[in-house]
Amino acid sequence: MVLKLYGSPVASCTLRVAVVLYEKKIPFELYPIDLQKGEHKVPTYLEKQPFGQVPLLDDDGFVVFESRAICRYLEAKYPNQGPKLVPASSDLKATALFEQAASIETANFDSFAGKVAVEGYIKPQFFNLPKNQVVYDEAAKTLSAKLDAYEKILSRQKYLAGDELTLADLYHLPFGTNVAAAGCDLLTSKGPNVTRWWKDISSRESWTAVKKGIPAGAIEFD
Ligand SMILES: N[C@@H](CCC(=O)N[C@@H](CS)C(=O)NCC(=O)O)C(=O)O
Repeated sequence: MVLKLYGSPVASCTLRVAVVLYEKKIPFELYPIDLQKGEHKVPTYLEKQPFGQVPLLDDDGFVVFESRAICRYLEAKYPNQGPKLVPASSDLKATALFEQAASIETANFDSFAGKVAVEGYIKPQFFNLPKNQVVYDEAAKTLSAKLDAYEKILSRQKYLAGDELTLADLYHLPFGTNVAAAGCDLLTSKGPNVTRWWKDISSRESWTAVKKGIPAGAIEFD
């Protein structure tokens, strides 16, 4: 049975999972959850996702939520399909550097890029709410300092965990794209290595397809 991805076609966390499905060409169907209508807070959904958030993956009755956990599940279930996005667990050092990169994204990028994206793009664009300039400026300032460290790391290696693309790089795509939509150009102005890395990952075929919109119905890949 084709994987069921419950989520919003415009929500960052849903798109984080979608890009991995496209990258690895794993057939799936998006079951849209309308956040503006509160479909993520109805009892039947809360039964599966007690926090009332998207996305959620249903694999023939097995349910897992949290976007990064879903991505790890997909890589573990389909290790030989498409690019390998997590190092082999037998490679202790590569695994440690992957875990480091994954933590860098959650600790040093996600919340700051998320605040910039929410204030500068998501609130005005989708909820008709004004941008809180103070929150936006503070988050952009912190993000800028964090990206100085990214610049150092990426001056020594191609991707965040080493010279191979991993899930840790792909995790940045939704908020990174929304940061630009929020009028913040840090990912292309901070330094040559951040710019090179960002252009590389954000121009991947998978992300280009996801940004165009996820079609209704089951999605099969050639
Ligand atoms: N850590 C979670 C965050 C999920 C999340 O915040 N989802 C948002 C959409 S991007 C949501 O459902 N927001 C509605 C809410 O929290 O009520 C993940 O990565 O899946």
